[in-house]
Amino acid sequence: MKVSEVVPVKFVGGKMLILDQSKLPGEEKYLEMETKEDIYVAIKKLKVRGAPAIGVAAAYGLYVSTRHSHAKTLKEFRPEVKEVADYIVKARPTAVNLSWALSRMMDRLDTFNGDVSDAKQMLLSEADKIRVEDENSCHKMGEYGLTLLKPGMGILTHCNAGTLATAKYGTSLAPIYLGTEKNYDFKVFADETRPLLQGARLTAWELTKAGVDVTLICDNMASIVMKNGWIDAVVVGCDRMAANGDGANKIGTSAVAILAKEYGIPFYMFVPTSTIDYDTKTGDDIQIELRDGKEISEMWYKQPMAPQGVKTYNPSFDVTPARYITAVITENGIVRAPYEENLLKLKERTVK
Ligand SMILES: CSC[C@H]1O[C@H](OP(=O)(O)O)[C@H](O)[C@@H]1O
Repeated sequence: MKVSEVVPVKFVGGKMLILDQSKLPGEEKYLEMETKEDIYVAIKKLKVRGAPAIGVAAAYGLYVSTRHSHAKTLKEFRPEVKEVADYIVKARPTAVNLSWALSRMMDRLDTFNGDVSDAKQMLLSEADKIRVEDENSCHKMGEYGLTLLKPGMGILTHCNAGTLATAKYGTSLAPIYLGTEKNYDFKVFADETRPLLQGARLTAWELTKAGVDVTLICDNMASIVMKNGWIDAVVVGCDRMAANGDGANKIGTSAVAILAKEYGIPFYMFVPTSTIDYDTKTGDDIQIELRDGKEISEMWYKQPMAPQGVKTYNPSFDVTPARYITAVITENGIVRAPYEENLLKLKERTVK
């Protein structure tokens, strides 16, 4: 199965299915989502992860969790759906797509006229729209991103912003897929991305399946591969971009950005417009998810790799200040500094 057909969320035969990414690369298994608890746990435990994919999953999840409601009127149905949305949104705080997708679904329901069964159908079609729009925006980001890359380039990635993090194609991996279709022969170096190893388990898996030349490295090797001259560009995703261009992404991204600046290597952040949060002024205002320290001290190794009960600190994201970002690639074009001004121009240009 080509990786581009391995999508993280799908709705087929009346069922919502997610690819359980916590089991990759060892097992490719789809799980059916039926209740709000199923969705919450799947997002919380990163069975489905990546900002856009989380938004798509939340949208379909809102539909499947409420489609069996016995509400007779919209007046009864709306609060039931709101209660589910308010529950699912608490699964993870940093990726703005989760609240963005749920707010969009609720806005459609609040202004909807019709009977309850029509409203349920509308929720499903809105979730389909969110998925298709994300797939199209990823492809456009791939096209814009490819204008910044050249055949044979060495590219460093951090975490996973590929097909598995979106409806399809990915954000920062999209230009790698589109370039590979044109025989660009990229040499990708994928940071393993501790502690949950999205780079090792997901990016290396996706790119290998797509026939891309990928070398897996530990996060602490990013400097030496840059020093060796093997990296011509860094491409990363984003979970929430503040109005000033500060971007929150997987923990360790800011360190890679600082290294890239030091080595004079362009650092490209791929940001769907659904991930730009104009209501958050700077990166300092972005809530960083703190996760269970056992992800650091007890996962992955067959033997104890840390003293039992050792104190841990496990922020799941960090913020890259705008000054370290060479360009922001969106589905509506490439944005460069000054970001506050140019992100606003992007918004004005693309408000539907
Ligand atoms: C295209 S957004 C991908 C983004 O999400 C990842 O975080 P997580 O795996 O915890 O959901 C990481 O920050 C990626 O860059």
